[in-house]
Amino acid sequence: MQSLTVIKIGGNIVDDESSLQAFLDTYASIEGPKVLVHGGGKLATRMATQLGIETQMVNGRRITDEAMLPIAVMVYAGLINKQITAQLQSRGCDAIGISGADAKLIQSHKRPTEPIDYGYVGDFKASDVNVVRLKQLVEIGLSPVFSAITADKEGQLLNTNADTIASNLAVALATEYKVALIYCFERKGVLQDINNEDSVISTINRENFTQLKEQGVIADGMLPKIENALAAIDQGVDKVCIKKAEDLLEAEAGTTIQR
Ligand SMILES: Nc1ncnc2c1ncn2[C@@H]1O[C@H](COP(=O)(O)OP(=O)(O)O)[C@@H](O)[C@H]1O
Ligand SMILES: CC(=O)N[C@@H](CCC(=O)OP(=O)(O)O)C(=O)O
Repeated sequence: MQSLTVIKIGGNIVDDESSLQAFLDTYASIEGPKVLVHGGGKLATRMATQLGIETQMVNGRRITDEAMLPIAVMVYAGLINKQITAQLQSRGCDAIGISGADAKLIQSHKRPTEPIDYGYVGDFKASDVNVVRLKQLVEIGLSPVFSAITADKEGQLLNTNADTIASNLAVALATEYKVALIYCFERKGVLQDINNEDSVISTINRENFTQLKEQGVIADGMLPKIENALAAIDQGVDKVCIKKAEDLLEAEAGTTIQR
């Protein structure tokens, strides 16, 4: 089976020009088929504030009402997606910037409004990914760059957590490729002590995840990230890790997720 790499970069990398440029240099140098998924939550929050719109996050997900949806679409599927795509192209990487709506690559559904009404937020499963179409893009040498926007079957655009997109794409592609999923962020890995960059937890499985959660070691945005990472390793993805963007090419760096 051919290898394929799925990489997700989060808001802190996207938002820091020098980290982003360094990451894109490394990403462009990776051989073989690859898919990039990006967030950009920090910029969306800033844009919303500038427009006088308040941001509300619940369990790591953004409440996306009528006012917030256009901001999410403009920031994720517009500005950030096109900037990353253009900059990869300038590095000789044949990137194509897309959302889940394009070529119906991801068909999501709006979250139920109970117990929390998230508004225009989408969820989907790996089986909702159009793998045949995605594989066609990869096979003609394109490197898809996914933003955090999907659409439902009625054509409604939905804001969709980028960690979930990366996990579900990796699972869907695992039917066709040997997939490595890498979550890149600004820390050296999942840390035992959030104030000590050298306290990287080398492996996380369901058992120690439960303990680390109870102890409060893992919190905030790291909770859904690890849940998505565990879901990927359980469903056929070959290798899943969480690491610092700068350490992307270092095989031993960061936290490895195990079954
Ligand atoms: N034990 C931990 N180790 C590392 N980061 C943690 C931990 N617990 C909570 N976090 C937080 O999780 C954040 C990463 O999640 P998130 O903000 O969603 O990132 P991204 O935008 O990169 O996806 C880190 O910036 C950190 O503040
Ligand atoms: C529904 C939902 O929460 N969507 C996310 C999508 C962007 C994202 O995931 O960005 P990061 O990777 O930078 O966190 C949001 O709007 O924040």
